[in-house]
Amino acid sequence: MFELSLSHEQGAFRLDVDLALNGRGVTALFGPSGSGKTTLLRLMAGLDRPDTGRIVLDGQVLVDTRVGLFVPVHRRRLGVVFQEARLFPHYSVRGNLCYGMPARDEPALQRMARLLGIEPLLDRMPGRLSGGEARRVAIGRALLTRPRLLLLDEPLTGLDGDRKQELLGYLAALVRDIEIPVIFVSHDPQELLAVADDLVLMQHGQVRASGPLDTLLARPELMPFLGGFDVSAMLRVVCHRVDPDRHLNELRLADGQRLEVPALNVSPGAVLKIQIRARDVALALTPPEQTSIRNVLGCRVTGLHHTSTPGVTLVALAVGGQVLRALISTASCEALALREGQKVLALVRAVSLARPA
Ligand SMILES: Nc1ncnc2c1ncn2[C@@H]1O[C@H](COP(=O)(O)OP(=O)(O)OP(=O)(O)O)[C@@H](O)[C@H]1O
Repeated sequence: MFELSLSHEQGAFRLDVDLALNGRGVTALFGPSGSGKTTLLRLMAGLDRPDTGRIVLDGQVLVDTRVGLFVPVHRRRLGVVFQEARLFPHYSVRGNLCYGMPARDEPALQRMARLLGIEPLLDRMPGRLSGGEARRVAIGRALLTRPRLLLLDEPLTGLDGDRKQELLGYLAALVRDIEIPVIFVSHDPQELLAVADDLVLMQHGQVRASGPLDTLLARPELMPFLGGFDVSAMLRVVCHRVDPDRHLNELRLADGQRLEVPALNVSPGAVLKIQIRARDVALALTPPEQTSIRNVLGCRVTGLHHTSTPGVTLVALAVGGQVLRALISTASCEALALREGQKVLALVRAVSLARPA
């Protein structure tokens, strides 16, 4: 558990935060430029002292300004990686990775190098690494110090499309493999969906909302603050079958219902989380005939919610023990006489993102 209750002024900017993070998985600090994400990360890391407040990590008080307590950065046992990798230029990649390791542990080093795809680079000097490679080495170095928590500031910023995708893949694999909680700063929705479990939404130096990503994605009033997002649902599915000829994957929900999506580059048996945008889901009371939509899921209506857009209703649906959401016109809602508890068919047009669960 990571508890923060802070006030901090920086020129004309004021940060006021009251936050309790569960201290598990991956939490993204998300918000527009200048909303205070980096300021908050620096205060968490101990790189800056808050004007007033308290920070407690797993029961240990790191900061309490009332009693003048401030645990310095090197005694917090946190891994911190900033945009610029800050590797030691006169040490090889291996030397950088070893730095800060409690004891030389070659198997741990090899495992980390494999996870981050930097095995072939171990003997290189940092000056001969690309930006993405240097970033991966910096993340590996931070993790090998066995921190209690890993803090990353915009891990993907400054990388081009392919390098970004590549590092995103490594990050997703890494956070599944390590047990260390990660907090990272981002303003890239794609990055967020690919790795975050929880979200802290920052705005003007304050926390606008925080909680599990899936819960926040269901709140239409937050969408303007989540620039680039759509109200969505994240569904856990298993890849059942791959059809290489038709470039399709057949996915199964927990209740056995199937979804067919364009090939996702995963093998049968893989467990995935897929994002389904609410505007890609239509509803019907009877099975549609002669339609291009191949995904039809039996669901039950669990809620009907007004949205900030007049004439648009958000319908919450239960399917296979999970939540799916549909954005439809209020007029359609009335025409179908939708009510809570009713059985409906959800017609799913597209799956916008898939990631390992
Ligand atoms: N050293 C400083 N002195 C005065 N003001 C600062 C200082 N550092 C940052 N600020 C201001 O504090 C505010 C928050 O900055 P911060 O870097 O935390 O935002 P951010 O959400 O991380 O933005 P970005 O996404 O652009 O990195 C900004 O208005 C910024 O101009």
